[in-house]
Amino acid sequence: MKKIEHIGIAVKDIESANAIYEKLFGAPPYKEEEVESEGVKTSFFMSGPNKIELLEATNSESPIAKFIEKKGEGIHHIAFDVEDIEAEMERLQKEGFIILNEKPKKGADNKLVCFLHPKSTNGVLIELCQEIK
Ligand SMILES: CC[C@@H](C(=O)O)C(=O)SCCNC(=O)CCNC(=O)[C@H](O)C(C)(C)COP(=O)(O)OP(=O)(O)OC[C@H]1O[C@@H](n2cnc3c(N)ncnc32)[C@H](O)[C@@H]1OP(=O)(O)O
Ligand SMILES: [Co+2]
Repeated sequence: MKKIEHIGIAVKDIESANAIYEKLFGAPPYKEEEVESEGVKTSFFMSGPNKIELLEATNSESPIAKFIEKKGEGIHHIAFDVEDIEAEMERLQKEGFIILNEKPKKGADNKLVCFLHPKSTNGVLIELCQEIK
């Protein structure tokens, strides 16, 4: 794993969260994207070299809707940049981590992604991201 790619924050209303984070960082989101397969609307901010992803649920079955219902708004996941996502998935599965998707899936911001169950990572949802070249 190379570095933290982004931190995902679950929000109830992305428009009002965008206004707050725009004030915080002094710049608007550089990208807004809906990912239907995950049931989310996202927006991305840069703070120096660091990326923040805001996520609002687009339906009640979305992982973000369920998370907010149980825990409220807040940090939802940490994503790590990887060179070869399939190799990392294989390595981590052998190490005993619970991989939530069998194959990498298309995420936001031009990435292939997969998730590790928080039960296998001390209560933190981990996302692996590989840039699509
Ligand atoms: C936009 C695309 C992409 C990107 O490009 O960046 C994204 O970031 S998409 C982000 C949204 N998608 C996902 O989160 C997909 C992966 N998540 C899942 O598959 C599920 O959310 C889950 C982690 C398997 C949980 O689902 P489920 O078991 O159906 O939900 P429960 O509500 O029953 O939770 C079980 C258990 O897990 C705890 N939990 C749930 N989410 C998180 C979390 N984000 N961080 C930490 N813990 C989490 C939940 O509290 C339950 O715990 P217990 O109550 O103790 O059993
Ligand atoms: Co993410």
